[in-house]
Amino acid sequence: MTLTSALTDRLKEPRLIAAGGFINGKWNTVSSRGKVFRVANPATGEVLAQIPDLSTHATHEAIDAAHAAQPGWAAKSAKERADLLKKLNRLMVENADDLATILTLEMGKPWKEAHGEVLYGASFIEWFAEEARRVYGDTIPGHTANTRISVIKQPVGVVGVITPWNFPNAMLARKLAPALAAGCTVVSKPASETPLSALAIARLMEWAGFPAGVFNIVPGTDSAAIGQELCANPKVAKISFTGSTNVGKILMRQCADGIKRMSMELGGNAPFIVFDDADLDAAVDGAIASKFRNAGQTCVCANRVYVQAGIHDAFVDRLKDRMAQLRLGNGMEEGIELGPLITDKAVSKVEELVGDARELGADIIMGGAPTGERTFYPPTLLVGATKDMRLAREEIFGPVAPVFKFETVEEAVELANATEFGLAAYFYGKDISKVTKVAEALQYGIVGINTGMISTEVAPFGGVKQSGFGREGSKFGIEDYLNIKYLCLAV
Ligand SMILES: NC(=O)c1ccc[n+]([C@@H]2O[C@H](COP(=O)([O-])OP(=O)(O)OC[C@H]3O[C@@H](n4cnc5c(N)ncnc54)[C@H](O)[C@@H]3O)[C@@H](O)[C@H]2O)c1
Ligand SMILES: O=C[C@H](O)CS(=O)(=O)O
Repeated sequence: MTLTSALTDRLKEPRLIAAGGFINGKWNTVSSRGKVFRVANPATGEVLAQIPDLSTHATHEAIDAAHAAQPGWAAKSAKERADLLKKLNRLMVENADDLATILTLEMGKPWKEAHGEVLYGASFIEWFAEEARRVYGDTIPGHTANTRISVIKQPVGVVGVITPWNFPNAMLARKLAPALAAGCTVVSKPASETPLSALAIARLMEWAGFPAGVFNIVPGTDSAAIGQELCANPKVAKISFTGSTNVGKILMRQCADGIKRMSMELGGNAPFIVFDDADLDAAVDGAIASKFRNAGQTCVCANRVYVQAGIHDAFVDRLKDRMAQLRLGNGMEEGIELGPLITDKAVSKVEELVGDARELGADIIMGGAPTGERTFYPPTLLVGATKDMRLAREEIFGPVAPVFKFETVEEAVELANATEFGLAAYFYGKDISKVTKVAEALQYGIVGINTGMISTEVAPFGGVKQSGFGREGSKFGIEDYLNIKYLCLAV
């Protein structure tokens, strides 16, 4: 593995980025096939690193290491596991500036957002360090006079973790933390666009003193091969996946033969509804926060903006003014609020969706075409959007806000629910009766009410329908990494 000065010159602690994959406590710097892949800065094209392109063989080795380490890790007291997680949290916070720089350089998001993501990721480590010591069981009155019943919870075992490029630090931390807290061990496959954030976390875990084999990383471009090994290998007890719904379905099929436990954090198509009685400025603030975070490349971004007829024009005018102030550019520069999209393919997808909307009658108020510089796409506002347009059905994953006008509350709820996805939804309104009924009627795992920001470690994050199942964060998050066992004792 080689690192370039485009990366190391930007770091206070260059040792934070280690060489290659991380298997059984050792840095794996060569691929058995002698292949490497490049990690480049999407804003500039600069090559940041060359990583050994690991695949099935390395994955098999990592699974063996995790399987060998798991009994010893589970045998540690919850406090011992918690103390190591607290050390990791401290190291993440102490190195947050460098972790943010690594994240921005490999993914493109503005540095302040990246820094926020690092602290968000660290918050899961802290949260589950605390939860580790609260994995309680039950005692149940026996069904006969000589029966004593108790319930205990035990770690599922080795967990295969597959994560996306859009939050390369926090999405890994959100899985790693509950898995390790519960006594599981982990084999992680980060997105090949953004492996450096995961490798930096492995380095911090090495510095914290986690035992060899507890956490393993297999970076590689052959995701399907690595995923197939994780799904098929009987030593892997669970797959925890965050990514697109289509890949989630592939993994579910691959895990069926082994009846593996699964957590699926999949795609979204969030409605953002503004009722006539909404606080207009708050609604615009929420729309900006939800839509343009990570340049619209998050699973919980507002994907469809529904505005009631009475305030439609006023809302569009204010949203347009706010969008015009958003600064697009290299995320390492001060004051930038929108970075580049991750790849040319991502730009093409956004162009397709905007083009389809335009052909079906949408009016483009601002933006609507790539800048022509690398993968930058400007903030784009469409009005006159309709349910027949592809962007009403598909995840835009870009800084495009399509506005749909509606007349009644019932119509808004029906439009909002008319999707196979069910991750996050948002609405702004004041009437408490309407707020209660709409919140209960929306078919989503997460509902933001008078807010566009719902991401926190204290709450159960996850979706319904084709946005997946399982919950990450909160007191619920550790349950996904535990098996329940019931003991029936005849006395
Ligand atoms: N629900 C959530 O919490 C959440 C969070 C972030 C992103 N996402 C979703 O992720 C998607 C964007 O991320 P992405 O483009 O990286 O998604 P993706 O599904 O293309 O890739 C996600 C991960 O899966 C890997 N992968 C791809 N094909 C695979 C295969 N056949 N077998 C095993 N692994 C495979 C990728 O290398 C990557 O590491 C969007 O749909 C977004 O909504 C969801
Ligand atoms: O892309 C979706 C992630 O889950 C981001 S966040 O958890 O909402 O911050």
